[in-house]
Amino acid sequence: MSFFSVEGISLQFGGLKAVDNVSFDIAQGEVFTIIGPNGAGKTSIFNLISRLYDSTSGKLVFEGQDITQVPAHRIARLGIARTFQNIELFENATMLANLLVGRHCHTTTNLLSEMLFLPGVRRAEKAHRRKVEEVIEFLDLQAYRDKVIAGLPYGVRKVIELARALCSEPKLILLDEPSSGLNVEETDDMSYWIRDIKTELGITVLMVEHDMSLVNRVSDRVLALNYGKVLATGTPAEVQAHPDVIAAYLGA
Ligand SMILES: Nc1ncnc2c1ncn2[C@@H]1O[C@H](COP(=O)(O)OP(=O)(O)OP(=O)(O)O)[C@@H](O)[C@H]1O
Repeated sequence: MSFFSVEGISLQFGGLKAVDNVSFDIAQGEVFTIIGPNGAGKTSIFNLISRLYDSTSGKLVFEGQDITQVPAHRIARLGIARTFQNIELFENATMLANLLVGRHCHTTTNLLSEMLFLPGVRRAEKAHRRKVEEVIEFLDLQAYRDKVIAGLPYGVRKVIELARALCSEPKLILLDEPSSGLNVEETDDMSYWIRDIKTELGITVLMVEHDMSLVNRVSDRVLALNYGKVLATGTPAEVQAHPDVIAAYLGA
């Protein structure tokens, strides 16, 4: 059984096939990266996996479970988290509040017990706080705990979004262009975080990325996409040497 498999998924917007019969498998513990020119369908694949979109056809299987019809709000509970190309945080809340939102999928208490602040609620809150503090330490975010997101630099907000995804304790994390908007030094830091997520936390990473130096540094395997179709899958070197990939990037 593979850890995660995408079996012939397609997505159509009117007459446009944004994703066209795409298949791939991801092994547990690898960093798997989707590359491709603008408009190739990369984000659409992420939106299909996180169930923001329904596929026109095909199947998604996560740890042996068919998740093709699982509603978006249950995906995080299964152990799949994601970040967005354009950071999506609560701008007027503190980092800590944003990270606690990342624990939402683990909330098992009900409204009444929360209103009465029963012992179970207090225990759960402590456990959430402990997990959040672990992530803060892991990503070295201590300085920003009580800072409001809106006042923080873009590069820091990008790491906080990663932190929020980690707070849900995912088995699979989807990173949509983790380097976009970052400078060279911040991109270097991001590559270390991604490697640590894999090696220290044992979390499988599925990533969309344009920066080929980051792709080469962190990816075990790469899939190249163009016009919604798979051009090649393999090691970063194999994929970049593939004639169809070279042609797609040169616009031939
Ligand atoms: N909501 C939508 N409605 C109609 N067309 C869409 C929609 N979202 C994406 N598309 C189209 O689907 C195709 C794939 O888009 P997608 O955003 O998945 O590509 P991408 O590879 O992520 O691009 P980029 O690298 O620019 O982010 C594009 O032609 C895009 O214009």
